[in-house]
Amino acid sequence: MTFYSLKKLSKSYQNKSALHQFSLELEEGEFISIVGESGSGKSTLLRIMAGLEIQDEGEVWLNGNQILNPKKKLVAGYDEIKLIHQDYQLYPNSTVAENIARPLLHYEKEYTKSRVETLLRQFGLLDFRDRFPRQLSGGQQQKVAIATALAIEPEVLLLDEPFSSLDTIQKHQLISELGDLLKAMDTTVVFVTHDLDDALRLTDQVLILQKGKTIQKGNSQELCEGPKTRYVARLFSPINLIPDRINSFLRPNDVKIRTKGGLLGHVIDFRYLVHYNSLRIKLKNGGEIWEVDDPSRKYQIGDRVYLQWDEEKVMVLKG
Ligand SMILES: Nc1ncnc2c1ncn2[C@@H]1O[C@H](COP(=O)(O)OP(=O)(O)OP(=O)(O)O)[C@@H](O)[C@H]1O
Repeated sequence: MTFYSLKKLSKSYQNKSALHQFSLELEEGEFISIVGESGSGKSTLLRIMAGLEIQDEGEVWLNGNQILNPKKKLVAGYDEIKLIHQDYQLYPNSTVAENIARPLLHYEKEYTKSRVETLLRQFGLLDFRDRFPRQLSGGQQQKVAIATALAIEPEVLLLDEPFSSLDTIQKHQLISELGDLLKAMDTTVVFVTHDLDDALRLTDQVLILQKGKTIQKGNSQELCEGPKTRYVARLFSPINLIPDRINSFLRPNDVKIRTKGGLLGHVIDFRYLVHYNSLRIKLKNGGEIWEVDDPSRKYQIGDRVYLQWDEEKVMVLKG
Protein backbone atom coordinates (compact mmCIF):
# COMPACT_ATOMS: atom_id res chain seq x y z
CA MET A 1 0.00 0.00 0.00
CA THR A 2 1.33 3.43 -0.94
CA PHE A 3 1.65 5.82 2.00
CA TYR A 4 0.15 8.93 0.40
CA SER A 5 -1.87 8.43 -2.72
CA LEU A 6 -3.53 11.00 -4.97
CA LYS A 7 -5.87 9.37 -7.43
CA LYS A 8 -7.10 11.17 -10.55
CA LEU A 9 -7.83 14.48 -8.87
CA SER A 10 -9.76 17.03 -10.93
CA LYS A 11 -11.03 20.46 -10.01
CA SER A 12 -12.62 23.27 -12.04
CA TYR A 13 -13.57 26.78 -11.02
CA GLN A 14 -16.42 28.27 -13.05
CA ASN A 15 -15.96 25.59 -15.72
CA LYS A 16 -12.24 26.37 -16.02
CA SER A 17 -10.02 23.43 -15.22
CA ALA A 18 -7.46 24.05 -12.44
CA LEU A 19 -6.43 20.41 -11.97
CA HIS A 20 -7.00 17.56 -14.40
CA GLN A 21 -6.79 13.85 -13.53
CA PHE A 22 -3.75 14.43 -11.34
CA SER A 23 -2.25 11.30 -9.76
CA LEU A 24 0.80 10.86 -7.57
CA GLU A 25 2.04 8.18 -5.16
CA LEU A 26 4.43 9.07 -2.35
CA GLU A 27 6.22 6.76 0.05
CA GLU A 28 6.58 7.60 3.74
CA GLY A 29 9.40 10.11 4.24
CA GLU A 30 9.59 11.01 0.55
CA PHE A 31 10.50 14.59 -0.28
CA ILE A 32 9.42 15.99 -3.64
CA SER A 33 9.07 19.40 -5.31
CA ILE A 34 6.26 20.39 -7.62
CA VAL A 35 7.20 23.16 -10.05
CA GLY A 36 4.67 25.08 -12.08
CA GLU A 37 4.03 28.57 -13.37
CA SER A 38 1.45 30.87 -11.81
CA GLY A 39 -2.04 29.44 -12.23
CA SER A 40 -0.85 25.89 -12.98
CA GLY A 41 -2.90 24.52 -10.08
CA LYS A 42 -0.25 24.13 -7.37
CA SER A 43 -2.20 25.70 -4.50
CA THR A 44 -5.41 23.96 -5.53
CA LEU A 45 -3.57 20.63 -5.48
CA LEU A 46 -2.04 21.20 -2.04
CA ARG A 47 -5.38 22.31 -0.58
CA ILE A 48 -7.06 19.16 -1.90
CA MET A 49 -4.15 17.06 -0.56
CA ALA A 50 -4.71 18.61 2.87
CA GLY A 51 -8.49 18.03 2.82
CA LEU A 52 -9.14 21.78 2.70
CA GLU A 53 -10.65 22.02 -0.80
CA ILE A 54 -13.48 20.11 -2.42
CA GLN A 55 -12.32 18.26 -5.52
CA ASP A 56 -14.75 17.50 -8.37
CA GLU A 57 -13.29 14.04 -8.89
CA GLY A 58 -10.66 11.76 -7.44
CA GLU A 59 -9.50 10.58 -4.03
CA VAL A 60 -6.73 11.25 -1.54
CA TRP A 61 -5.53 8.45 0.75
CA LEU A 62 -3.04 8.71 3.61
CA ASN A 63 -1.76 5.61 5.32
CA GLY A 64 -4.85 3.57 4.44
CA ASN A 65 -7.36 6.29 5.39
CA GLN A 66 -9.28 8.39 2.94
CA ILE A 67 -8.76 12.15 3.32
CA LEU A 68 -12.21 13.69 3.31
CA ASN A 69 -12.85 17.11 1.86
CA PRO A 70 -14.80 19.86 3.69
CA LYS A 71 -18.07 18.69 2.12
CA LYS A 72 -17.70 15.34 3.88
CA LYS A 73 -16.04 16.41 7.13
CA LEU A 74 -17.37 18.82 9.76
CA VAL A 75 -14.02 20.42 10.63
CA ALA A 76 -11.91 20.85 7.50
CA GLY A 77 -8.34 19.61 7.51
CA TYR A 78 -6.27 17.06 9.40
CA ASP A 79 -3.65 17.27 12.15
CA GLU A 80 -1.63 14.70 10.20
CA ILE A 81 -1.25 17.04 7.21
CA LYS A 82 0.15 20.54 7.72
CA LEU A 83 0.06 23.19 5.01
CA ILE A 84 2.45 26.17 5.19
CA HIS A 85 2.08 29.31 3.04
CA GLN A 86 4.40 32.20 2.27
CA ASP A 87 2.80 34.35 4.98
CA TYR A 88 4.12 33.15 8.26
CA GLN A 89 0.89 32.54 10.20
CA LEU A 90 2.54 33.40 13.53
CA TYR A 91 0.92 34.94 16.59
CA PRO A 92 2.49 38.42 16.78
CA ASN A 93 2.11 38.80 20.55
CA SER A 94 3.58 35.41 21.41
CA THR A 95 7.30 34.68 21.59
CA VAL A 96 9.03 32.14 19.36
CA ALA A 97 8.82 29.46 22.07
CA GLU A 98 5.15 30.27 22.77
CA ASN A 99 4.28 30.09 19.07
CA ILE A 100 5.89 26.67 18.73
CA ALA A 101 4.14 25.48 21.91
CA ARG A 102 0.65 26.58 20.79
CA PRO A 103 -0.34 23.41 18.91
CA LEU A 104 0.72 21.45 22.01
CA LEU A 105 -1.65 23.20 24.44
CA HIS A 106 -3.53 20.00 25.22
CA TYR A 107 -0.43 17.86 25.67
CA GLU A 108 1.27 17.16 29.00
CA LYS A 109 3.42 20.07 30.23
CA GLU A 110 6.62 18.02 30.41
CA TYR A 111 6.17 16.69 26.88
CA THR A 112 5.39 20.18 25.53
CA LYS A 113 8.51 21.57 27.16
CA SER A 114 10.81 18.92 25.76
CA ARG A 115 9.21 19.02 22.31
CA VAL A 116 9.62 22.81 22.11
CA GLU A 117 13.26 22.50 23.22
CA THR A 118 13.91 19.87 20.57
CA LEU A 119 12.40 22.01 17.80
CA LEU A 120 14.21 25.17 18.95
CA ARG A 121 17.47 23.25 18.84
CA GLN A 122 16.79 21.52 15.51
CA PHE A 123 15.85 24.79 13.86
CA GLY A 124 18.73 26.77 15.38
CA LEU A 125 16.28 29.02 17.24
CA LEU A 126 17.47 28.62 20.84
CA ASP A 127 18.86 32.15 20.97
CA PHE A 128 15.61 33.58 19.64
CA ARG A 129 13.18 31.78 21.93
CA ASP A 130 12.04 34.92 23.78
CA ARG A 131 11.77 37.17 20.74
CA PHE A 132 8.52 38.20 19.13
CA PRO A 133 7.98 37.52 15.41
CA ARG A 134 8.51 41.20 14.52
CA GLN A 135 12.02 40.95 16.01
CA LEU A 136 13.01 38.22 13.53
CA SER A 137 14.07 38.24 9.87
CA GLY A 138 11.69 36.82 7.28
CA GLY A 139 13.71 33.61 7.05
CA GLN A 140 13.69 33.17 10.83
CA GLN A 141 9.93 33.77 10.96
CA GLN A 142 9.36 31.14 8.30
CA LYS A 143 11.54 28.72 10.28
CA VAL A 144 9.36 29.33 13.34
CA ALA A 145 6.24 28.71 11.24
CA ILE A 146 7.63 25.41 9.98
CA ALA A 147 8.81 24.38 13.46
CA THR A 148 5.29 25.16 14.75
CA ALA A 149 3.73 23.06 12.00
CA LEU A 150 6.01 20.17 12.99
CA ALA A 151 5.25 20.48 16.72
CA ILE A 152 2.62 17.75 16.77
CA GLU A 153 4.67 15.59 14.39
CA PRO A 154 2.42 15.59 11.33
CA GLU A 155 2.89 12.78 8.85
CA VAL A 156 2.87 15.17 5.89
CA LEU A 157 4.20 18.70 5.46
CA LEU A 158 2.95 20.68 2.46
CA LEU A 159 4.95 23.82 1.66
CA ASP A 160 3.19 26.29 -0.67
CA GLU A 161 5.76 28.78 -2.01
CA PRO A 162 7.15 29.21 1.52
CA PHE A 163 10.12 31.32 0.43
CA SER A 164 8.52 33.81 -1.92
CA SER A 165 8.67 36.75 0.46
CA LEU A 166 12.35 36.22 1.31
CA ASP A 167 15.29 37.85 -0.45
CA THR A 168 17.66 35.59 -2.37
CA ILE A 169 20.33 35.30 0.33
CA GLN A 170 17.80 34.58 3.11
CA LYS A 171 16.09 32.08 0.83
CA HIS A 172 19.24 30.15 -0.07
CA GLN A 173 20.26 30.00 3.58
CA LEU A 174 16.86 28.74 4.69
CA ILE A 175 16.71 26.21 1.85
CA SER A 176 20.06 24.70 2.78
CA GLU A 177 19.18 24.53 6.49
CA LEU A 178 15.70 23.13 5.88
CA GLY A 179 16.85 20.64 3.26
CA ASP A 180 19.12 18.85 5.74
CA LEU A 181 16.57 19.06 8.53
CA LEU A 182 13.57 17.77 6.60
CA LYS A 183 15.53 14.96 4.93
CA ALA A 184 16.58 13.72 8.37
CA MET A 185 12.94 13.51 9.53
CA ASP A 186 10.39 10.84 8.70
CA THR A 187 7.89 13.46 7.53
CA THR A 188 6.70 13.24 3.94
CA VAL A 189 7.25 16.66 2.36
CA VAL A 190 5.79 18.24 -0.77
CA PHE A 191 7.33 21.59 -1.71
CA VAL A 192 5.53 23.69 -4.29
CA THR A 193 7.20 26.53 -6.19
CA HIS A 194 7.30 28.39 -9.50
CA ASP A 195 11.10 28.45 -9.26
CA LEU A 196 12.91 25.38 -10.58
CA ASP A 197 16.19 26.55 -9.06
CA ASP A 198 14.67 26.51 -5.55
CA ALA A 199 13.24 23.05 -6.19
CA LEU A 200 16.59 21.65 -7.36
CA ARG A 201 18.33 23.10 -4.30
CA LEU A 202 15.86 21.37 -2.00
CA THR A 203 14.93 17.99 -3.47
CA ASP A 204 16.17 15.35 -5.90
CA GLN A 205 12.75 14.50 -7.28
CA VAL A 206 10.83 17.17 -9.16
CA LEU A 207 7.40 17.04 -10.78
CA ILE A 208 6.57 19.61 -13.45
CA LEU A 209 2.95 20.76 -13.41
CA GLN A 210 1.40 22.66 -16.31
CA LYS A 211 -2.24 23.58 -16.67
CA GLY A 212 -3.20 21.21 -13.88
CA LYS A 213 -1.46 18.18 -15.40
CA THR A 214 1.82 16.38 -14.79
CA ILE A 215 4.16 17.08 -17.70
CA GLN A 216 7.19 15.20 -16.40
CA LYS A 217 8.63 13.77 -13.20
CA GLY A 218 12.22 12.85 -12.47
CA ASN A 219 15.47 13.94 -10.89
CA SER A 220 17.28 17.08 -12.04
CA GLN A 221 19.61 15.28 -14.44
CA GLU A 222 16.76 13.36 -16.09
CA LEU A 223 14.72 16.51 -16.55
CA CYS A 224 17.63 18.65 -17.76
CA GLU A 225 19.05 16.09 -20.19
CA GLY A 226 15.77 14.58 -21.36
CA PRO A 227 13.05 17.24 -21.24
CA LYS A 228 9.83 16.03 -22.87
CA THR A 229 8.59 19.46 -23.89
CA ARG A 230 9.92 22.94 -24.66
CA TYR A 231 8.38 24.18 -21.43
CA VAL A 232 10.41 21.73 -19.32
CA ALA A 233 13.57 22.51 -21.30
CA ARG A 234 13.06 26.27 -20.85
CA LEU A 235 12.77 25.91 -17.09
CA PHE A 236 16.49 25.06 -17.09
CA SER A 237 17.78 27.55 -19.68
CA PRO A 238 16.82 29.38 -22.86
CA ILE A 239 16.74 27.11 -25.93
CA ASN A 240 17.81 27.98 -29.50
CA LEU A 241 15.82 26.76 -32.51
CA ILE A 242 18.07 25.38 -35.27
CA PRO A 243 17.09 26.93 -38.63
CA ASP A 244 15.69 24.63 -41.33
CA ARG A 245 15.14 21.77 -38.89
CA ILE A 246 11.89 20.75 -37.24
CA ASN A 247 11.51 21.20 -33.46
CA SER A 248 15.30 20.92 -32.95
CA PHE A 249 16.87 22.98 -30.17
CA LEU A 250 20.21 23.62 -28.46
CA ARG A 251 21.00 24.98 -25.03
CA PRO A 252 23.30 28.05 -24.81
CA ASN A 253 26.13 26.02 -23.26
CA ASP A 254 25.96 23.35 -25.99
CA VAL A 255 26.83 25.84 -28.75
CA LYS A 256 30.53 26.23 -29.61
CA ILE A 257 31.81 29.51 -30.98
CA ARG A 258 34.35 29.21 -33.78
CA THR A 259 36.11 31.63 -36.12
CA LYS A 260 35.17 29.61 -39.21
CA GLY A 261 32.82 26.83 -40.27
CA GLY A 262 29.23 26.46 -39.08
CA LEU A 263 26.27 28.76 -38.71
CA LEU A 264 27.25 32.39 -39.33
CA GLY A 265 26.01 35.19 -37.07
CA HIS A 266 27.15 38.31 -35.30
CA VAL A 267 27.08 39.37 -31.67
CA ILE A 268 24.43 42.01 -31.01
CA ASP A 269 24.61 42.14 -27.22
CA PHE A 270 26.15 40.43 -24.20
CA ARG A 271 25.62 40.20 -20.47
CA TYR A 272 28.30 39.59 -17.87
CA LEU A 273 27.07 36.65 -15.73
CA VAL A 274 28.87 34.90 -12.87
CA HIS A 275 30.51 32.07 -14.82
CA TYR A 276 30.38 33.31 -18.42
CA ASN A 277 29.20 36.07 -20.72
CA SER A 278 25.79 35.44 -22.22
CA LEU A 279 25.90 36.48 -25.89
CA ARG A 280 22.95 37.38 -28.07
CA ILE A 281 23.82 36.37 -31.58
CA LYS A 282 21.78 37.24 -34.68
CA LEU A 283 21.98 34.44 -37.24
CA LYS A 284 22.61 35.40 -40.87
CA ASN A 285 20.34 32.60 -42.06
CA GLY A 286 16.79 33.54 -41.01
CA GLY A 287 17.71 36.32 -38.59
CA GLU A 288 16.87 34.24 -35.52
CA ILE A 289 18.48 35.46 -32.25
CA TRP A 290 20.39 32.82 -30.28
CA GLU A 291 21.62 32.96 -26.72
CA VAL A 292 25.08 31.43 -26.43
CA ASP A 293 27.43 31.10 -23.44
CA ASP A 294 30.91 32.56 -23.83
CA PRO A 295 33.08 31.31 -20.93
CA SER A 296 36.14 32.96 -22.53
CA ARG A 297 34.47 36.40 -22.27
CA LYS A 298 36.33 37.43 -25.42
CA TYR A 299 33.54 38.21 -27.86
CA GLN A 300 32.29 41.77 -28.28
CA ILE A 301 29.28 43.42 -29.89
CA GLY A 302 29.67 43.35 -33.68
CA ASP A 303 31.99 40.28 -33.79
CA ARG A 304 31.33 37.76 -36.56
CA VAL A 305 31.10 34.24 -35.15
CA TYR A 306 30.50 30.74 -36.49
CA LEU A 307 28.39 28.41 -34.39
CA GLN A 308 28.87 24.64 -34.15
CA TRP A 309 27.56 21.85 -31.95
CA ASP A 310 27.68 18.11 -31.33
CA GLU A 311 24.68 16.41 -32.88
CA GLU A 312 24.07 14.43 -29.68
CA LYS A 313 23.31 17.72 -27.91
CA VAL A 314 20.36 18.52 -30.18
CA MET A 315 17.01 18.23 -28.36
CA VAL A 316 13.94 17.42 -30.42
CA LEU A 317 11.05 18.92 -28.46
CA LYS A 318 7.35 19.25 -28.97
CA GLY A 319 5.55 22.47 -28.03
N1 LIG B 1 -11.31 30.13 -5.43
C1 LIG B 1 -11.13 30.22 -6.75
N2 LIG B 1 -12.10 30.69 -7.56
C2 LIG B 1 -11.94 30.77 -8.89
N3 LIG B 1 -10.83 30.39 -9.53
C3 LIG B 1 -9.80 29.92 -8.80
C4 LIG B 1 -9.90 29.82 -7.37
N4 LIG B 1 -8.73 29.30 -6.92
C5 LIG B 1 -7.95 29.11 -7.99
N5 LIG B 1 -8.58 29.48 -9.14
C6 LIG B 1 -8.05 29.38 -10.50
O1 LIG B 1 -7.55 28.07 -10.69
C7 LIG B 1 -6.33 28.07 -11.39
C8 LIG B 1 -5.23 27.43 -10.54
O2 LIG B 1 -5.00 28.26 -9.41
P1 LIG B 1 -3.94 27.91 -8.29
O3 LIG B 1 -3.98 28.99 -7.27
O4 LIG B 1 -4.16 26.52 -7.83
O5 LIG B 1 -2.59 27.96 -9.12
P2 LIG B 1 -1.10 28.18 -8.60
O6 LIG B 1 -0.24 27.36 -9.48
O7 LIG B 1 -1.02 27.93 -7.14
O8 LIG B 1 -0.90 29.71 -8.89
P3 LIG B 1 0.04 30.78 -8.10
O9 LIG B 1 1.44 30.28 -8.23
O10 LIG B 1 -0.22 32.05 -8.84
O11 LIG B 1 -0.45 30.79 -6.69
C9 LIG B 1 -6.05 29.52 -11.75
O12 LIG B 1 -6.52 29.76 -13.05
C10 LIG B 1 -6.85 30.30 -10.73
O13 LIG B 1 -7.25 31.55 -11.22
